[in-house]
Amino acid sequence: MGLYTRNVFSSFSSASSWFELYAAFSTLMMLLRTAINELIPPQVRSFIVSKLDVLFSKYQAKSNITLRITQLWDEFNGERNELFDAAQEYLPTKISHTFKSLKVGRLQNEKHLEFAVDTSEKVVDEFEGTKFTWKLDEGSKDECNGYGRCFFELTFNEKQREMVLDRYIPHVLKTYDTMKAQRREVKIYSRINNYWNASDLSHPATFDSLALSPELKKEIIDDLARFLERKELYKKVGKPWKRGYLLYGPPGTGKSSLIAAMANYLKFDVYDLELSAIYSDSNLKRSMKEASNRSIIVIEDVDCNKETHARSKLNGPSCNTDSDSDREGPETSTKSFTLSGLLNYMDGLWSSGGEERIVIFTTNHREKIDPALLRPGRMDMHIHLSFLKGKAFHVLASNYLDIKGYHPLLEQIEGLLEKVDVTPAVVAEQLMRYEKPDVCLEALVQFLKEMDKSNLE
Ligand SMILES: Nc1ncnc2c1ncn2[C@@H]1O[C@H](COP(=O)(O)OP(=O)(O)OP(=O)(O)O)[C@@H](O)[C@H]1O
Repeated sequence: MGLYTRNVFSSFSSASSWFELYAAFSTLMMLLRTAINELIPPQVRSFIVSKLDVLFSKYQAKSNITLRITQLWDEFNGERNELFDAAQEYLPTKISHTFKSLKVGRLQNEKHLEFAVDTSEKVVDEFEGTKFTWKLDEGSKDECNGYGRCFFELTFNEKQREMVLDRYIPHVLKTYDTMKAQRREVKIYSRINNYWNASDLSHPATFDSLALSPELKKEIIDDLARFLERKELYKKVGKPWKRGYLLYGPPGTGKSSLIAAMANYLKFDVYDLELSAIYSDSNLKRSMKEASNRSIIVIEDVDCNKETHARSKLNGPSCNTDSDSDREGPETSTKSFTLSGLLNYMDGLWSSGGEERIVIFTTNHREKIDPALLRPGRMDMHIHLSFLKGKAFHVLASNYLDIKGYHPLLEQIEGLLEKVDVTPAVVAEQLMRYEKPDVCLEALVQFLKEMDKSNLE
């Protein structure tokens, strides 16, 4: 009993001395905290904390994995990494939760505010109850396609390895695809200083607003719809899922308008590839590869380039732009792409990836294009856009004058259009001359009659 009592007392006395020690420590800590708060300015305090953070994160990082997601998958070929683009669009949607700083602005020709990750601040995303840390960082100039920050680091605990690969990254990509599909504005990309620059495709053309013969319109829409529906068929028969269109016809017959209508219909972005700005095969390959999936690559006035111009017509391209004429001649001929390069990259483009690919060539002179470019398999459908005839005029009357259905002058105008060759662009201009529809149509009748008369003279 005596021993028991002694033990209890001794353990009590040791507990009490522990308690005293704890109380003294707590008091000391409180005094220290007060002293620190009063003596050290907050900026210095947060600096010390951040340094300690870095120090300890080194030990923590042992169980962490960091994935590097670069903007270009292959910087030499310029192949784009879609996961980077996905992160770029996905992360700003976390604005309310984790961002303290975000780049925001409105670009020229765009209607909406744009948000982008631009600082090296960390962003924490939560998925299925797990936290993932993203950081945008700087790479080398080549790696960064000329811009400052060009890769994301995605950090997570190694226990989440499978989840990241099987579910989290697919979730980011899927969210990006949905955002793209929901995005109402179709983008047009132009090549400036060797990089693609995006702006909204503000061209309002749709298939409804196009003045084309109803049969041709239906044929084009059916072809596009069939193409979109046939992914599995293309796969089954081992054909790359692609389509090439050649639009040819005189200036002002609606080639550019048709491209805009196709892009607006498909919700595909447009990449306007100007051949005169391409200085080598590798530059061409890079430009084509950097175009994203589900897009339309457009090469306008394809006959205006000496490489794509038919070899048999040795009088040279019909449309001598400054840049073309600059590049003519043996000295500068090396500073260009080659026709075989263009054919190869087009074929390569077709076979890369499983996504929809559309390439459109336009020309005012189909006969001047190298036939190798036009064979089926490269240009699947040749669409002739021509002068305004018959019922197609009704579309312009509806677009410009709001005349739907019957008007006493329509029949006379249709008759005159059969006799003269006038482009939709010229007629559209006539229809904008007067406010009142009747006055406008009357003036158009006179205009067409004069054209007809001068044709006869
Ligand atoms: N088929 C059409 N339907 C409706 N509008 C048209 C059509 N063709 C031309 N237009 C009108 O004329 C303008 C010029 O047409 P567009 O630029 O599409 O012709 P284009 O054939 O591409 O000419 P170019 O060969 O000179 O580039 C358009 O903005 C549009 O207003």
